[in-house]
Parts: sequence; structure tokens; C-alpha cells
Amino acid sequence: MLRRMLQSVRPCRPRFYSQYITNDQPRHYVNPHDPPRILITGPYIFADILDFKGLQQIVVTHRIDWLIHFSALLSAIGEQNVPLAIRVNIEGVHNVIELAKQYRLKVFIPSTIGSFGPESPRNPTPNVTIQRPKTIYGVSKVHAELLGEYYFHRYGLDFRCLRFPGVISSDPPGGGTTDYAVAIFHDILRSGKFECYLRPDTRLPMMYIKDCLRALWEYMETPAAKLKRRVYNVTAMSFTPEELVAAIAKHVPEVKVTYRPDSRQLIADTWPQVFDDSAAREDWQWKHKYDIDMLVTAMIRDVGRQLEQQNSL
Ligand SMILES: NC(=O)C1=CN([C@@H]2O[C@H](COP(=O)(O)OP(=O)(O)OC[C@H]3O[C@@H](n4cnc5c(N)ncnc54)[C@H](O)[C@@H]3O)[C@@H](O)[C@H]2O)C=CC1
Ligand SMILES: CC(=O)[C@H](N)C(=O)O
Repeated sequence: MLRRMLQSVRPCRPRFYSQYITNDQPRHYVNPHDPPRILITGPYIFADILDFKGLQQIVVTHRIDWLIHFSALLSAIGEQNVPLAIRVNIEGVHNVIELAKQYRLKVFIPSTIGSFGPESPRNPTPNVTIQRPKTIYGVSKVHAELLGEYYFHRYGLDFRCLRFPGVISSDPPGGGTTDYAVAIFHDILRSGKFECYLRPDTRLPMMYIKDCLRALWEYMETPAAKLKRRVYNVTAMSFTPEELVAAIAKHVPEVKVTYRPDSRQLIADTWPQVFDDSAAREDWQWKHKYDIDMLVTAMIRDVGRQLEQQNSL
């Protein structure tokens, strides 16, 4: 989901020097007006994150400067196939980090509210606190955070990581626990009904996709000297399913929602309810734009357009 949306965003010209990769030589700074070439992991160039040589070839052929590593199995789907989640989320990160070190790429790996667990303070959850996640997804994300920080300290790798809350866009849900807040728009605009797999009072941090991608871009552009850490919490809002339904009902008054909690409830119950992102707001002036009402308006517009297009085919 994030990869597809990032490709649809036209970033402004970066303000720092871009870097140039040659086959086996270290890169050097070149024309400051030449924007960086960015590899976003996923299927646009068909690439298996577990195929190190294939990735190496892409980096060299396309003279990549930044590597944005989105590939992962999300929380709910990861629990259904733990061995695959270990391979994609952990081995995949090994490949990405080693590649970034070899070719001196700036590397971004997203983490998540799911990197916290029941022993973490949940309201609010600070940037630095106990992290004992209970899903393989969360474990793999803590691994990525720590490995990235290690490579930064040991090899000077420009590793950057944001812990995102549930990200909401019109793309189909990717197998996460927060994805009810995506699915609800598709179901309600199609049928007026939605069955929610979380209890109505389950509070989770959330963010609209445009804020998410802007956070990523602004963070990547921040000069290293301004960063006091390599891993930052970011968020925009927190809401429960019943609060989201109330906001949607302002647009679709006849909405019908039933609740049937399943195993995803157990995951949500261990995650932050309110995320403290004050470090990001202080160090690189992170500021969200979308609150719950703006998010709902944008989603009804985006998903509505998508359904219209599908119906006209
Ligand atoms: N969507 C959300 O709410 C949040 C997402 N994130 C992180 O953002 C990243 C992207 O998440 P989404 O786009 O929502 O997930 P998604 O499930 O929509 O996308 C994951 C992508 O990984 C790809 N992938 C799986 N195995 C692969 C392999 N072997 N090689 C190459 N690609 C492979 C899939 O094809 C898919 O396109 C993930 O790392 C996720 O942990 C973090 C916090 C919140
Ligand atoms: C918050 C996430 O990381 C993701 N959406 C999930 O629910 O697994």
C-alpha cells in the first residue's frame, strides 16, 4: 500500500547533494540539482527481497541513492505464516541493510506501533520505553530498528526509521490489525454495512496516507546533524471504531456496523493507544495535517472515486 502511494506522490526537489553510485567504487557527491534515485522495495521492478544478487543488480543498474524498504508481512497475516514472516521481515532487512552499507545508500525502514507490547506504557507510548512485542511482525520490526541503529553506530550507515501508526489510504488492506479503519470505507460505500473485527472501544493511533508520506519525505530530507536519534514515533490521531463510525455517519447517516472481535483483538490489546511523537515534533518539526474529520472526508472521496471507476469498467 505505502509503496504504491509513494510512487504517486511527486516530491519536491531535495535540498541536499545527490550521490552517484558506480559498480564497485564509493559514491561521491555530484550535481546538487540532480535529485536522488530511490529504490522502493516492491514489485514495480519485480524483485524478491530475499534475492541479494538481484537487488545488487538493481542498485547498480539504476544508480540508486536511497533505499526505502517497504516489503513486509503485516501483523495479522504474519501470525498466519510465521516462517514466511521471518524470511521476508528479517532476512529481507538483512539484505537491505547489507546492500545499503555496501553501496553507501541512505536507507529507510518503517517500523510500527506494533513494535511495542503489553509491558509498554500504552497511553501515551514514549519514543524510548520497554519493547516486548508479542507478534512476529513486532519482533521483526524491533530487530530492524536495532540492526539499523547498530549499522549506524558501527559503520556510519545513514539508517532512518519512523514508527508509523495505522496508515489509512484507499488502497486495499494489506493484512494488518489497524486495517479495519481502511476496510470500513470500502464496505460502507459499497453496501452501507460493516462487520468490525475489533471491539468498539479499541483505541489505536492512526494517520492518513498523505501525512505518512510527508513525514517520511521530511524526515529523509532532514540533515543528519539535526537528528538526535534514528528511530522516531510519528502519529496524527487516536480513535476507536465507534468514534470512526460516528465521524463516518456525518456523511453516511444510515451506516450499519456490527462488532465481532477475532484474534486481531488480542493483538490490538497489546498495542499503544496514544503515541507520543514529541521527539519528532521537536527535532525535525513533524506536524500532522489530517484529523479524524479531514481523514474521513478524504477517504470517502478517494474510495468513492475508486468505486465509481470500478463500476464504469
Ligand atoms: N499500513 C500500515 O498501517 C503500516 C505499515 N507499516 C510498514 O510499512 C510497510 C508497507 O506496509 P503496507 O504497504 O501497508 O503493506 P502491504 O502489505 O500493502 O505491502 C507489503 C508489500 O511487501 C511486498 N512483499 C512481500 N514479500 C516480498 C518479497 N519477498 N519481496 C519483495 N516484496 C515483497 C508485498 O508484495 C506487498 O506489496 C511495511 O514495512 C509495514 O510494516 C508500518 C506501520 C503501519
Ligand atoms: C500498524 C501496522 O503496522 C499495520 N497496519 C498492522 O496493523 O499490522
